[in-house]
Amino acid sequence: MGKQAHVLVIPLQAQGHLMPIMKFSHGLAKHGIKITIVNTESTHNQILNALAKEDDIANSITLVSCPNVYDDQQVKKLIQQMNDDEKITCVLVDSFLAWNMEAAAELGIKRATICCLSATQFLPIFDLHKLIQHGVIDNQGTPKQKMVQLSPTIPSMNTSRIGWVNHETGKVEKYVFEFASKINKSMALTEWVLCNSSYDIEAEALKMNPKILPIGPLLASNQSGNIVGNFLSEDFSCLKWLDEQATQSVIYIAFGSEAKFDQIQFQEFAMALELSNKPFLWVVRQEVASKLDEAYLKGFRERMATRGLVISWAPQQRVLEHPSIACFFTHCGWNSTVEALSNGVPLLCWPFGLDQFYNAKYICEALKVGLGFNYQEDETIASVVTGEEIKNKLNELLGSEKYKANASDLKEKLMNSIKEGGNSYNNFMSFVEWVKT
Ligand SMILES: O=c1ccn([C@@H]2O[C@H](COP(=O)(O)OP(=O)(O)O[C@H]3O[C@H](CO)[C@@H](O)[C@H](O)[C@H]3O)[C@@H](O)[C@H]2O)c(=O)[nH]1
Repeated sequence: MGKQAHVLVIPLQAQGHLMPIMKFSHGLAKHGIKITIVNTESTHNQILNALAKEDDIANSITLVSCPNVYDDQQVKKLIQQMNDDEKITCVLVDSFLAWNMEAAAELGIKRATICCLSATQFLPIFDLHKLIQHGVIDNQGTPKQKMVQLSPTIPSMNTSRIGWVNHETGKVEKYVFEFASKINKSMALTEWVLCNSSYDIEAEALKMNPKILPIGPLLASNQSGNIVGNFLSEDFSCLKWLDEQATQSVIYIAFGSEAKFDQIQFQEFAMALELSNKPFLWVVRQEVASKLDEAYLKGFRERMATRGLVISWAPQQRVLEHPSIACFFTHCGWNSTVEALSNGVPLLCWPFGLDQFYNAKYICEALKVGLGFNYQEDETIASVVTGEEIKNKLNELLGSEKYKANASDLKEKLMNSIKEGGNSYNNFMSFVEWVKT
């Protein structure tokens, strides 16, 4: 018998990366693969602090820390040291830290990457040379066309939204372009590019670069008893509250781990929920609440006490799979998007940056499972979306059967793709076999 496979996992230090990579790691661990996840010290401590008391870390997963995972010399030292101590058989890195594969390559260790964005959004980085060849950008990253249509069947992309372009000035952020070029170059070192997606969501993009293999939707195996990389403690009391609500009645509203909005927008969100006349569950992170208006929030909470719940961090996946959820008012971070799609929940889209504008467009135009505001044309959002506008969109979304029906169809396909014999399942199992040999 050969030695047990041992994967060293290196995630980007952000909530939207750590969570899917943790979920994936749990999946590998279930197949008898030993996992060591390395985080920067501060992240490591944050995850441990956020764990509920009864949680424990799955036996086959070890969390370790190093002073800074963005420092490639430190990571190199760690890989060398760990390899000497307990033999690493594979290094799995977040594609946004792809250059760490160099150290693994030097030591003859197998390499794989996992992408936490959609495949469509990762393509411009992965296929950088094609964008240059086709005159979409020059070799310094400057857009030469306003829109790019990656394929005739998917929505066009505004080039000012490509990661390295500052969408306000339209100028290239030189260091971000260098970062993208560095990732692009390092992709030659990987044998696998895994992605939290599915052929049912992104058939076209995945066809355009068959090296990207979908293994999604990634689901948290079991929130209590399995760490999924939360930075904040989840408020499980909301599940009991959801149990008391009517089926498909509740608006769930949450904007991920990074959204910042001003006090005016915040009050418009509150106004929308007040006007909607429907039960709601709203996540307002403590950091956001304290910067905005705690007194206003307190008053709002009291006024809405019989109809709505405001919490500071939800067990989101369990919320989205709860039968009382009617729709998800979201910023369209890729994880939130995939989690909603895997639960058949229609979306109201309020993107604020990064990949979210294109995700929103994709949700509305390609998948037809949601509605958005007036950002569709140039992929920028109008200054403030008012409570009245939001209420009207919520009514439109919930008043039409088609969004729910499309979302339910997609959910069924996604569940089939991760069942034995499904496409994502097969990709995952091929990866497991490769890791073990
Ligand atoms: O109350 C909450 C709110 C969120 N989440 C989880 O937090 C994650 C949030 O991820 P995501 O929806 O992707 O949002 P961000 O945290 O904003 O993620 C960043 O990273 C993503 C992946 O690169 C990008 O798609 C986003 O635009 C970027 O903002 C998801 O798994 C949620 O289930 C909770 O567990 N509880």
